[in-house]
Amino acid sequence: MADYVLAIDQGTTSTRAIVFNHGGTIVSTGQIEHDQIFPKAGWVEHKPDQIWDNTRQVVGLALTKANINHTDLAAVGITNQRETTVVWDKTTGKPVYNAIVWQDTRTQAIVDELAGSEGADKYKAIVGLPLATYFSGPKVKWILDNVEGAREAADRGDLLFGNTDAWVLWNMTGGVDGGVHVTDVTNASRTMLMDLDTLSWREDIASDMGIPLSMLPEIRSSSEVYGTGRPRGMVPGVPIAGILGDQQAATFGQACFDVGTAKNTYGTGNFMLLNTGTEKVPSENGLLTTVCYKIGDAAAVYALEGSIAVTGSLVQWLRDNLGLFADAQDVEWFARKVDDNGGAYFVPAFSGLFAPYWRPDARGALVGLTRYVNRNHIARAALEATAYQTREVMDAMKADSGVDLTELKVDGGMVANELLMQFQADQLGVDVVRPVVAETTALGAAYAAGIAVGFWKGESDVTANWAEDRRWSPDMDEKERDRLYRSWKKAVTKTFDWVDADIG
Ligand SMILES: Nc1ncnc2c1ncn2[C@@H]1O[C@H](COP(=O)(O)OP(=O)(O)O)[C@@H](O)[C@H]1O
Ligand SMILES: O=P(O)(O)OC[C@H](O)CO
Repeated sequence: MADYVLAIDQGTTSTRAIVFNHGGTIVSTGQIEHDQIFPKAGWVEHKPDQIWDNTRQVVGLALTKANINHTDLAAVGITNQRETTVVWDKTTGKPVYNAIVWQDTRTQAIVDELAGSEGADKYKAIVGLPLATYFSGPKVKWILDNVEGAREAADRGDLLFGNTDAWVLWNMTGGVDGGVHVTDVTNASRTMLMDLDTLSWREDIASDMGIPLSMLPEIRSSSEVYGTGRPRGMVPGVPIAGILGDQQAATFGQACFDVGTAKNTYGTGNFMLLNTGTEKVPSENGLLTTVCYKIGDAAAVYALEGSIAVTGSLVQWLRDNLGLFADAQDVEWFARKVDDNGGAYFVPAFSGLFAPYWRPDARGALVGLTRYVNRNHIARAALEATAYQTREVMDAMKADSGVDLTELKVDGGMVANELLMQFQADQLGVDVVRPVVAETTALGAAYAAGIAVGFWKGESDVTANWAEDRRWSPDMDEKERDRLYRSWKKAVTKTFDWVDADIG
């Protein structure tokens, strides 16, 4: 009897496999981190083979820990870091280059050239996204332009492109022996190559980027059977039945099914998604229009998204590059030693600024420094940066959608930080709510897969299983709240115009 669903969460820093039971509760977890490769300033890569190896290992770990085997699984769901680009040769199964990660800014020149005189919003009405280094299309073009022999191989029809969902799925379903080359609408909506209305590839945009259509995976819904695990793999014969980009998966796992509901995930970066229903809402305020999910044959549901590149990774940077503390969670201990930021503001524009600014010319800045400021203030300023950036995104959501959120559901690694969560509620002026199952990303992918095979009935089961763990309510004087935010806004302006086009 298949009593469980397995989710694979292929994230930016690690790959996790989580076994869920019918109540949506975690039964077991396997997790392995992978290498972060920084070959040059602004470049970020992963090794696709390592990601695939880790995927197999974490699936084995999770099944062993749960003391079950593949016959106990009703389905497998996949969720993934979005935009990160893998190009591989279907005849050998080998990647032609490392995966170019979503944070990587090497494609700025390609993006500028594509924008030409029409500017960054050239394709926005069609794909919902501004031209930026963040998205996959320009990354594919970079690989074809720069890896020896890649363009010829692509023209021969030997190369395949995918985000890490498609890479994992292709390998799981057989690889060179008939692997399925498929992605879902949510991942496809992050490439700059998919038409948001027709949910199909745009030949003209692919052609502008010099990308042969033969490289692109077939676009399918987020919840249907794409294939089954290959015969001698970890999950032989088990239907692989759900794919969602990780932020969309978290939105699904947080049961944000009603128009006007939203979640914010605090991981490497922060991503707030607001469900806008079956109508796509264009953004005038620096947000992305994206697909939220599509369940089988039902109409696609859209979202507005505020993507912030650097939040938890700033904590990692304080840990790894400055050696301020040994463990990410220690940031709270230091930040609690002071009552405020001491006048210091840290704008982590390490990859330029994403939402709502989209300023590739910005670089990080720590401003407001005096002799008074010590490392506790800097730890605090780093946490506050996450909260201010989130407020900027929420303000943009309201301006674009008219939705005045009354509370915000949160998840991700940073929501363990209680100081941050309280400060977030103070800055937003609304309650911040954390669910019992904080692994909402994996949970969302599990639900998508389980719904496809009838393990769960549908969205009503997801809503019934969702439960609140903790709530933080605003507790800051309005004047103080606004004074801090005004200073933040001023700090942001100090990061602009740093990168000159000629010196990079
Ligand atoms: N207690 C904490 N306080 C602040 N940041 C934290 C804490 N614990 C983890 N983080 C940060 O959260 C991030 C990990 O969150 P996670 O959701 O696992 O990320 P991802 O899915 O992007 O890999 C790391 O960047 C880490 O620095
Ligand atoms: O893997 P995460 O949680 O850092 O999420 C990355 C996002 O999908 C990038 O768009």
